[in-house]
Amino acid sequence: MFEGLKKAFQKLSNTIKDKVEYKELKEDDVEEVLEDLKLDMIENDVAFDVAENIIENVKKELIGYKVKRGESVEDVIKDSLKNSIMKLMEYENNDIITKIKNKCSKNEPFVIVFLGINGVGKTTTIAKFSNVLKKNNISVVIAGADTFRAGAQEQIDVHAKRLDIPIIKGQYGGDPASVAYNAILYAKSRGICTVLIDTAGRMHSDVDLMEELKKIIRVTKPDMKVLVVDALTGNDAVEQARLFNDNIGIDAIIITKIDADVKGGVAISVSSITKKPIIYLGYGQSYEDLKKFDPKEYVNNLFD
Ligand SMILES: Nc1nc2c(ncn2[C@@H]2O[C@H](COP(=O)(O)OP(=O)(O)OP(=O)(O)O)[C@@H](O)[C@H]2O)c(=O)[nH]1
Repeated sequence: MFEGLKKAFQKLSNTIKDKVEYKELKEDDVEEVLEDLKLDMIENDVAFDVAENIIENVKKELIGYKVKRGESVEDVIKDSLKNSIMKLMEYENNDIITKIKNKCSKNEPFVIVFLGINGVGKTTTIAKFSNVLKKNNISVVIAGADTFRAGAQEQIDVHAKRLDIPIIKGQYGGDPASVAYNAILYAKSRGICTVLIDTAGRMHSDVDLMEELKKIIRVTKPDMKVLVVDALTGNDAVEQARLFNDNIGIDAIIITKIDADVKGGVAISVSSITKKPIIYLGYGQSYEDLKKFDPKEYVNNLFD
């Protein structure tokens, strides 16, 4: 995972280590290598503005820094980079499980709408998250509100059956907002704690589908709107995050297919551009393959 960015950071440390030993870091020491690093980052799915921001912060920190005797230049540079990247990923991220439990204790269901374009892994992610809830003894109902794509209802139904979770389905071509609303009524009448709403994948450019999504949100008044993006789509994922956030407004992000991501920059970009927290990473196709996002762990992994 993330070999692209790992190599870029490794290369930088080695180059600077060769250039500088025990002295004050000058612009000449770092300018060229940091510019190279910026290009490497952009190649590895860090959005241009974001890469520029990171490099500017690192430059400010490093130029004029007096490397102490016994201090490793490599560590100074790595720490500066780590801190700069981490700052872009740390947004308020109160534990979602706690939030659900709090609302449930007031006898109200916590409603989450999952958004994203076709094939990013939304349905699989809902199944994985249902599994997390089950393990925490939190009850859940799924709303199959993708009444648009042929096969979508059957696909989510298979997951619900396997996980033994109730599901409210709709007719193809039917109103997805009404499916979602029925699922909320179902949850309220049975004291179910969570409603997870699967929506049809849509492009930002698809005005009808975007309007449909806005209607689902008006009708269901969700506690959270979670955007699901696929790490393998690189800059497209970043663009989707920007557009869904501008058009609909999102509260959190889940990134899927991290297991196959050889670059590593998508998480840095989507979080920095939307200023919304990443809450989970999907790293495989089984129900267990959903991991809570920890910015510190993510960044440390890039420097392993
Ligand atoms: N390797 C890997 N594959 C994943 C992951 N998450 C989902 N997938 C696969 O990605 C494919 C698409 O997933 P779906 O859940 O059907 O995607 P979707 O976004 O619901 O698609 P639509 O229903 O078309 O909107 C499936 O083959 C999943 O098994 C992941 O974290 N890692």
